[in-house]
Amino acid sequence: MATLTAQQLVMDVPGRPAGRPLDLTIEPGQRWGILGPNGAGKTTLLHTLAGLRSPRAGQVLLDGRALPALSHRRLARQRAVVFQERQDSFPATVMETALIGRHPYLSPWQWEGREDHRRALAALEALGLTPLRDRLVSTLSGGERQRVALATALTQAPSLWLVDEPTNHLDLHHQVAVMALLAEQADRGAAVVMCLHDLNLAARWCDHLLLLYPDGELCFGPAADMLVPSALEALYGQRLAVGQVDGAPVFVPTGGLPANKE
Ligand SMILES: Nc1ncnc2c1ncn2[C@@H]1O[C@H](COP(=O)(O)OP(=O)(O)OP(=O)(O)O)[C@@H](O)[C@H]1O
Repeated sequence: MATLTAQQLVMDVPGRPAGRPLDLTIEPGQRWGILGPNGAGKTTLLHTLAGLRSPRAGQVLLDGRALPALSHRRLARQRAVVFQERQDSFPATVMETALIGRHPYLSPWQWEGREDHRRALAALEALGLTPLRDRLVSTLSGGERQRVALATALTQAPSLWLVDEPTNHLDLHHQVAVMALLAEQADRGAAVVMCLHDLNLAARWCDHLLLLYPDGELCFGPAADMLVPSALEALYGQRLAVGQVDGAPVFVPTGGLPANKE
């Protein structure tokens, strides 16, 4: 279990004045979505929450302790970060890559054991990657690589998931499968935070949302309170038609500008 807290946090977006300080607690079992237009700072916020970027002010705490005070090993076990872009710096198979998720649990020079392999294989199976286990990652398609990154995080068994656009490159079937997998992780007690561009996935799969505006303004809360069409239209500068499918709101962009821009 992990609780992530942002205290008076001001992220450092280069060349931009400081936005409103963020005071936020992400509890075990919650599924948070970060929404906003391109360049609003979603990735910067996610990386700041992960401890990969220093904030301009304030701090981030994991279970009450400031991130810089935690050991690298503890952080590497507890929190997984799935990046939007990735580079393969050395040739590795899908299985070898998934096993990297076990490295925080091994001592230096220790080989992965039977249990590590079992976990990696289970993660590959969960992401539909078993047939690709011996392929070099560099030969995979964009969607396959995205699933390998998620499988590596799953192998890590983190209590905190920080995922940048989890459905990037994925077809509709795999989008739903990945969102269901993240929801299952939350049901098991993990805290999940994801940057999303797809409002409909956010509406269906997130229980909390943070809306990030390009000027650094933000608002957050339970998803039902945030999915207000006028607020979302202002966020994206885009007129939206709203419907309802299976009890979840559905947003469709229409041609027009939002009402406040006409
Ligand atoms: N190293 C950097 N140097 C200069 N500007 C940067 C740097 N990193 C990020 N930025 C700028 O900070 C702003 C926020 O970037 P960020 O990647 O957090 O946005 P985002 O909301 O995740 O965008 P997208 O939806 O396009 O992924 C952008 O305007 C970006 O160009």
